[in-house]
Amino acid sequence: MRIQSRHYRTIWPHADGTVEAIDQTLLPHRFETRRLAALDDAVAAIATMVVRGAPLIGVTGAYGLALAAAADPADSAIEEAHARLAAARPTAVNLRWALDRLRALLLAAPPLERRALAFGEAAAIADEDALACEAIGDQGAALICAAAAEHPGRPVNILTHCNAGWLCAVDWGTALAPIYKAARDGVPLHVWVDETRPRNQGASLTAFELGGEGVPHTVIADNAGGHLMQHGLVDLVIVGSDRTTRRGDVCNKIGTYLKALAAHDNGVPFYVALPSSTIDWTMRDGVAEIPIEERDPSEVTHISGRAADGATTRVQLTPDGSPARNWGFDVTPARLVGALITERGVCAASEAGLRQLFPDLA
Ligand SMILES: CSC[C@H]1O[C@H](OP(=O)(O)O)[C@H](O)[C@@H]1O
Repeated sequence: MRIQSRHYRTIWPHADGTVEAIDQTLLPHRFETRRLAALDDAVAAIATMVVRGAPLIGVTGAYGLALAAAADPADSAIEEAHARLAAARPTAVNLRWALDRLRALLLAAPPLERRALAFGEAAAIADEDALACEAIGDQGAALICAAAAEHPGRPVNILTHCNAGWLCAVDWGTALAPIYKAARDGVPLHVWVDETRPRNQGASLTAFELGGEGVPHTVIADNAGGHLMQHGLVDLVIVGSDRTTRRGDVCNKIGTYLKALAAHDNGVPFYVALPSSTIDWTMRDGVAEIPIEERDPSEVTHISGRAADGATTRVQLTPDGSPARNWGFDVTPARLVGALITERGVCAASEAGLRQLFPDLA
């Protein structure tokens, strides 16, 4: 997608064997990139959320394993790198999915061929992700067009949570891809952007993306969505997913479940957009089975932003000594999900719905 008229992906390899990625911890106030030259760099980039979003951490994990294989192609080094990368963030299944795919390929090949194979496969995963997200955009844009037809004469109001735009993937994104496609097709729309405490991916990243693409949007406090729905100001909700179980339970950024409850209570369609790499076919009950990442409490007790002098400043919100907890994700049960938007089509959030679209993967 575009930044100052130039097309960027979120991550790309260089001929010198390093990988470059947009540093998302600095957005929206500074656009900088970071070089990943070794396994340690990739692990740190994922853990500290320099790169984030389920599809993107999968691709970064794949490049991380490639960097490890370049340094040492032995089986033991690949296994160790796989374990370290997989542990960097536990909830989004794309990370393990990509790592498992690469490990299987590499361990079946002679060590001398592993470096080239690994970079090739990581690039293939990146390209597949960009294509899948663009297809999600086409599938989901049809839903937005349908909503526009129901409300002629005014923009379609869409609420989204966190950042499931092109920054969460390689390009296009998941939940925002249908919005970009519909906007480019001339559908009048407006996006309510949940700020998404505690890391504020909505206020910082989604607003940055939508502004860059010229999509009308308004940032709202996380707790405003229910109020807006009660007053008819939300036509549909689209969010992303970090792991979707085979029966359609959806794990996404903390706070998503509350939006789904409010949407259900107000008859607002609640859609989840995801590539098939986000489906965990081994799990059924998301609440019982999905590991929920708990991050450092300082992300709750402190907040960063741009001060009047332009410098990035971090301030404390809570009283000294108040304990805090920081769960990163929650699970929305399938019964609250109106439909899943995937690269192969839109389906019910159910095992039957997913199996029908993905008989080869189920
Ligand atoms: C499709 S993943 C986008 C997704 O990423 C978020 O998590 P994080 O910023 O912590 O990586 C969140 O769950 C979003 O919906």
